[in-house]
Amino acid sequence: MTDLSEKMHKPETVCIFGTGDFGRSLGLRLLQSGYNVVYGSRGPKNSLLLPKGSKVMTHAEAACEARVVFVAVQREHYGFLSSLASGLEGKVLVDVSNNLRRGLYPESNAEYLSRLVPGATVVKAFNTISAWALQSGGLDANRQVLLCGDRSDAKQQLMDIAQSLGFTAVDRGSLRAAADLEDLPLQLFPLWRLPLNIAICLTAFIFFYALTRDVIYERVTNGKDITFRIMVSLANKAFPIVSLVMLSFCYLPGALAGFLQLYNGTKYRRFPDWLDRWMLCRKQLGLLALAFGFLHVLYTLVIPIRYYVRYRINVYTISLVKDNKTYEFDNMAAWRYDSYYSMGILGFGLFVLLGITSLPSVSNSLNWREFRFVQSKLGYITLLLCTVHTFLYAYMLSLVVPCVVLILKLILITPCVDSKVTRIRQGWERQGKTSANGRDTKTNQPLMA
Ligand SMILES: NC(=O)C1=CN([C@@H]2O[C@H](COP(=O)(O)OP(=O)(O)OC[C@H]3O[C@@H](n4cnc5c(N)ncnc54)[C@H](OP(=O)(O)O)[C@@H]3O)[C@@H](O)[C@H]2O)C=CC1
Ligand SMILES: [Cu+2]
Repeated sequence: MTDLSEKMHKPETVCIFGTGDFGRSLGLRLLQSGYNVVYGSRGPKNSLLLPKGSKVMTHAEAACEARVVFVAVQREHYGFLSSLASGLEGKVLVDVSNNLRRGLYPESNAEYLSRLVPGATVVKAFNTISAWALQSGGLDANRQVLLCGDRSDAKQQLMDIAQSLGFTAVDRGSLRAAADLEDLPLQLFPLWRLPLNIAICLTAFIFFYALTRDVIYERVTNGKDITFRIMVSLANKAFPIVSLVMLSFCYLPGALAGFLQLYNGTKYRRFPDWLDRWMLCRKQLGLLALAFGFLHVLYTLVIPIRYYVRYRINVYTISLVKDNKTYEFDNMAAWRYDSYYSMGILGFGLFVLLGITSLPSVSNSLNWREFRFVQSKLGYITLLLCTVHTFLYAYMLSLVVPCVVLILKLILITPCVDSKVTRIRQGWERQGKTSANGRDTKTNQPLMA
């Protein structure tokens, strides 16, 4: 009881070394959350920019005031801390620093700090939160504070502080994990890089293929200039093909992994690294495929209002009138066109559904079986519908792009492998190699999805 009332009446004091951007934002947030803040600075007289209510003193004086000391100073300037080592004995030192590049130093900043001040307990935290996010309240920014350290009581203290500042604290293990935490702010969409490269290369390849085949060939053989087709026609040729190939790439690694398991006769062996990496970016491949599919839909919708298309229709109609001819209705053509559009619409509809279920808020509300059903069964149906749509188009224009053949092959093998793997797994389960809930009986690890 006395402990509680003491806590309520006497706010905890937190010390911050460094009065730069980060130190000031953190201090302000701490003050707003009811903490006392003291700054340790090289120039304690200069307190104009500091948040109201905080105190500023020399490093040694400030360290005596609090049990938790945030080191909001760049790593290159950590040197002065070794002279304060005795004053920092038994304190919790919080390393918030980041580096400009990866691999700049042999050890992480937090481990270096721990070596400089061996008597203190170092916790790595808050480095993934920007000064701006601290000031803007964190509500619209990343609300997770990742932390790591060797002592759980020190980590608990930091978790309490993070929580009272309105963040969710996530424990990432011992101080050895500090290097990983320091790498996080330096990453630039790591899971998007491979899918984006694939998308760019494929688009470029298909675009130049179509350019040569349609525009350049026409120019060379008939001397006709149809370069205006680059803007809509060629783009609308490249986008659907890229979308479909990317969607196939999204399902192909699952099939390859299945093959590999069948080949090895066991699922205890690790997949090769490239397959692992490929499997990890399946969601990004699928989302990019959806984006290209969406572009294809937009480009298709503008076809009737294009100048070129209206011109062609007018010329044709006038020529019919001039020659006194009628335009016969072709029942077969009507069937073909309507089937082509309907397959496309259904495929795209399912594709959007797949995209929606990959949103974390939606996928969290599905159980594992429901998610798998949507992502694998509906995924295959989407792939099939879109491929039939492409084939109808190719058939109508007597144009069979090599990629389309590749896609069909992928579609055919993927469900076959999937069902075969499922049957073999059921066999393994019957023999007691795996448990009925889809986990290894030995390791209790989930099976590959
Ligand atoms: N800014 C941000 O958004 C984020 C920053 N960080 C980390 O926080 C730390 C501070 O960043 P930031 O505030 O932006 O940097 P600033 O350059 O704005 O501030 C650094 C502060 O360190 C102190 N300092 C500078 N040189 C020395 C020295 N030779 N000896 C002792 N103290 C020194 C100074 O305080 P004084 O004059 O009072 O001594 C200075 O204000 C960095 O390690 C950074 O990686 C982490 C996440 C986000
Ligand atoms: Cu289409």
